[in-house]
Amino acid sequence: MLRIAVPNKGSLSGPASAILHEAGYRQRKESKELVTVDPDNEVEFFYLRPKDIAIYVSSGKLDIGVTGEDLLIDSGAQAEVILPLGFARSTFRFASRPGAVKDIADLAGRTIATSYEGIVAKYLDERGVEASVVHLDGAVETAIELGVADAIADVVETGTSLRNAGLEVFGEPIMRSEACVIRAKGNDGDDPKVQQFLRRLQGVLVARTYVMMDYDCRAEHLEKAVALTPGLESPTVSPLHNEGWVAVRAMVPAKGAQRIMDDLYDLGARAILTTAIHACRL
Ligand SMILES: Nc1ncnc2c1ncn2[C@@H]1O[C@H](COP(=O)(O)OP(=O)(O)OP(=O)(O)O)[C@@H](O)[C@H]1O
Ligand SMILES: O=P(O)(O)OC[C@H]1O[C@H](OP(=O)(O)OP(=O)(O)O)[C@H](O)[C@@H]1O
Ligand SMILES: [Mg+2]
Repeated sequence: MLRIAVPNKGSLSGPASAILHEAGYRQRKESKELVTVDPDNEVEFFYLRPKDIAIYVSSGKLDIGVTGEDLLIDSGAQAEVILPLGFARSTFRFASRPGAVKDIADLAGRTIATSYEGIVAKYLDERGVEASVVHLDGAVETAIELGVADAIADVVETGTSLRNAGLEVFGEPIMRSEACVIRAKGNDGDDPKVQQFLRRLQGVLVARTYVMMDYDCRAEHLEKAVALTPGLESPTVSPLHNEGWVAVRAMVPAKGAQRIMDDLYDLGARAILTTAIHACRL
């Protein structure tokens, strides 16, 4: 049975369970459940604190886990990313009162509050900056106002939390992060059960980012139309009953689909349809 770690709380928890559910796996029914068995798929899910997942996975007790890249790096655990999942995208940045700290070198002798002291200590060490790092479990933005720290290092997505606290980022982003599937380092990567799990998740990611597009166009416009909708391998082209017309079918990125439909229409294509893809194996 494949043993998989899933975040039990916080920003990662909902989207992680949602993608697993979409991939056909049974997920827990209520948030207090710590373990769920999916006998049909021979998988056991362990709902763990997001910060602990890399530790469990690196120990080899669990085969794989869903976590954030920043949490993986922060833990220092011997585990690696095997599939980025495209949600919980964030940057990790230093911030302070406007102008109070101008760059990283300015942090020497100061105090930095963070929930990710593993990332911060490594970053400062690599740059030879000696500063004190104070661990806080969350809401670190408030640490400056309350005089606990001169600067903070925290997850930034929209920047709203920083703005609300009257803080500004300084220096380059320390790292970028998104949710990912991880496994212990040194694994050969050939486990067929893990490969099947990854294919299922990849199928969901593709289904989320692509739509199926169908349209009819005159045969003489086909090459231009196909350039707009090249598909993954190559589009399917079938003859229509009306001579000189063809039907075309191709997957296109969902994001640009409306623009492609406009361009196809301008080329003379008609009956242009897009439909959602629910699941796929590439
Ligand atoms: N606002 C956000 N936008 C995008 N990703 C975020 C956001 N906040 C946290 N994350 C990501 O979620 C992961 C942190 O999850 P975790 O559950 O530990 O924190 P949390 O969502 O802040 O919950 P908690 O309330 O327990 O602190 C990290 O990978 C982080 O980059
Ligand atoms: O840039 P933003 O869009 O504002 O998002 C970033 C904020 O979201 C997270 O906080 P969360 O709400 O999880 O609270 P926490 O600080 O207690 O973890 C993170 O720690 C930041 O504070
Ligand atoms: Mg948080």
